[in-house]
Amino acid sequence: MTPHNHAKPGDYAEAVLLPGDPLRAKWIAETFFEAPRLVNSVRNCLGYTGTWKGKPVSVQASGIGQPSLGIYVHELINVFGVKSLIRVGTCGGLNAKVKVRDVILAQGATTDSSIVKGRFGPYNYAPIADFGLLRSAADKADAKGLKFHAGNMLSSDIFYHQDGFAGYDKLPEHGVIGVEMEAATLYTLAARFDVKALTICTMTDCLVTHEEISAEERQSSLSEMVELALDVAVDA
Ligand SMILES: O=P(O)(O)O[C@H]1O[C@H](CO)[C@@H](O)[C@H]1O
Ligand SMILES: O=c1cc[nH]c(=O)[nH]1
Repeated sequence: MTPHNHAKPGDYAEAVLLPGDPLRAKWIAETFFEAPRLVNSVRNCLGYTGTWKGKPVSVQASGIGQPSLGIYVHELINVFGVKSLIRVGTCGGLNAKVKVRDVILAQGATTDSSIVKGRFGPYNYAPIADFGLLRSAADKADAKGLKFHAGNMLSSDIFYHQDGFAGYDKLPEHGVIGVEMEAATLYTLAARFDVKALTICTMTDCLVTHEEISAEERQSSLSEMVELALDVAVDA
């Protein structure tokens, strides 16, 4: 037990999906898991364990932002023995080639976060996805005919940037294709504790074209992403 998680030892599977939104965690468990079981509800940051295609898997909400995700991920790894963590998020688009509903596999995660920048003194550390999980996700997405982009994600501490799209400065022209708020800390902690991590996001609002996704489209495209992430998780 921790201040944020009252699950018991063994309550989490070795592979855990990480949505930011607690209600997405509930939806994933109730929609996709066989025999879902609630394992954490502290602060309503819900966690469940069940099976997918007969294999054990868990989902734990991470909350919004790197400080929140950092707490849940640190504890999942160091208290509950989790070995593979796959974030299933939403993101904004920073490149018009990425269309709403497209899936982004975050190969790397650029960040403005002091949580990551503060660790490495003079170095600009490059948080990266586990290659095995990334390859597995790309292969499985291809097999499903699911359109995806693998590339550099921005994990920002700021949702409402005061300068709007201009605030992302030179990042879009240097290959950063999406913006979310957690992947860089997920990758940094996974590297620190020698476990596997991947971030998969569905692009829900394009900051270049201002195209947005309807509620109905959001649900169906998130389903495709979640099924992909579950297939990767139980194969990890
Ligand atoms: O949809 P989730 O997983 O919460 O991810 C994105 O949505 C939140 C911002 O609205 C941030 O957490 C961002 O990373
Ligand atoms: O962090 C996020 C998530 C979705 N859309 C955004 O613009 N930013």
